[in-house]
Amino acid sequence: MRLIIRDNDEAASLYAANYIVDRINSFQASPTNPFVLGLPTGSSPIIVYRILVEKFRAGEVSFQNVVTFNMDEYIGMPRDHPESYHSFMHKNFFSHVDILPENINMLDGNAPDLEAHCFDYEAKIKALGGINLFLAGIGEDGHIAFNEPGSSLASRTRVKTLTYDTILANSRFFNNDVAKVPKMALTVGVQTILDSQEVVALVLGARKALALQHCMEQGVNHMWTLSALQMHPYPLIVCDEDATLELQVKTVKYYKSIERVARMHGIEQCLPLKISTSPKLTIHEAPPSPEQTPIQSKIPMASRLFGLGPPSEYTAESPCPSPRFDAMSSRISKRDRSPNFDAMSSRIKERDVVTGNSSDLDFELDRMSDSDRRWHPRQLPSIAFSNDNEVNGTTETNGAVKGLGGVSNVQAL
Ligand SMILES: N[C@@H]1[C@@H](O)[C@H](O)[C@@H](COP(=O)(O)O)O[C@@H]1O
Repeated sequence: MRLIIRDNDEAASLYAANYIVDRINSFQASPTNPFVLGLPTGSSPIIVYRILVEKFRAGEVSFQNVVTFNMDEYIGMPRDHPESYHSFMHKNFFSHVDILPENINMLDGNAPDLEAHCFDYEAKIKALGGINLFLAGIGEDGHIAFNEPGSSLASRTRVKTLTYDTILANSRFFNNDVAKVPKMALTVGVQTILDSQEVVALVLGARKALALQHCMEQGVNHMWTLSALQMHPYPLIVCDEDATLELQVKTVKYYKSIERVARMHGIEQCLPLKISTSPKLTIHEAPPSPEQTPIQSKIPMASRLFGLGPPSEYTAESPCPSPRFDAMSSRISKRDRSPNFDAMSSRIKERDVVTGNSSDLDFELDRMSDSDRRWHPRQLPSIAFSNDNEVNGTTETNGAVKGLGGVSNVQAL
């Protein structure tokens, strides 16, 4: 999970807008290979839309080869109602840019057969090769699109009854009259969002702080559907300071520090090239059988889209790598370090981290006495050189921790 924190909503929205423009431009979309963009409504994305319109007017981006799919729409509300999501999108975005009307896809809450309509929506996304980037909005209770607490994390586009919390929250758009707020909506599912190549969620304001905390610091939970982003290979949350109010200080510091380091290395926003620039990948698969409709598909679309299988098969480099050596060695307290530890640390830094040359480290390790060897950073692969996933893997498989004998602070990992 990447978390970008900015001082206020304007700065966070600017980041998200630049990110989207960057993606569209690097994709080099064409009429036959459009960039497919998922879009939200609500108050949060308004500044992003304003900036996108400004950038379009400044000639920095075109939406001519962009196809959009909106997340949700109320059921039973006239399309031209000022609070319909159709009206919202046209007022804030579509009518100000060069998007082709036939490239705009919005759920129709007045469709004669809502279920069939939802089915067709999914099919259309699929026919286009999937969504390249889904800009998502969330509710105060952590819902993403209208996937209310308790929604299936494998859900797809469907009819959804709104919770009282959401109705209450949205009553601000209806003169604070709860009775006027529609009670049902159409929404893309959690799985529809997870199937996108990239998800960027905008989380603004103190009233979203608890939702952000559940998403970032707690487990995947259908009661906070935003947390399903933990299962996506490339989730990005862009928030303002106010939204971080419930996060631990160390979480905020950690995410700020990795952004700083990534920038230092010139790899800000770095995604595997294949994801950030590639034309759409063809989905090779047999037509769905009657038991396996696109909506009930057993294989997550993300895997089929990328043709890559589990996320571990992506480029090993993290989008925001942390300085692994420093980060991990700092976990060994000074008291427990060998007298040689600091000297070896700086040598390793020079040779291994900077030059990437590791052969002489192995040679050095061979020559060391048993007592010194256990302090050699090469002998601590799970501590000094690994990211957190590798820590779990290597400690169990190569016996590195066993080799540390009685080192008392290993459990700090
Ligand atoms: N269904 C919409 C969501 O798609 C949106 O993300 C959310 C947040 O709205 P706001 O940004 O106004 O808080 O509102 C509604 O619930």
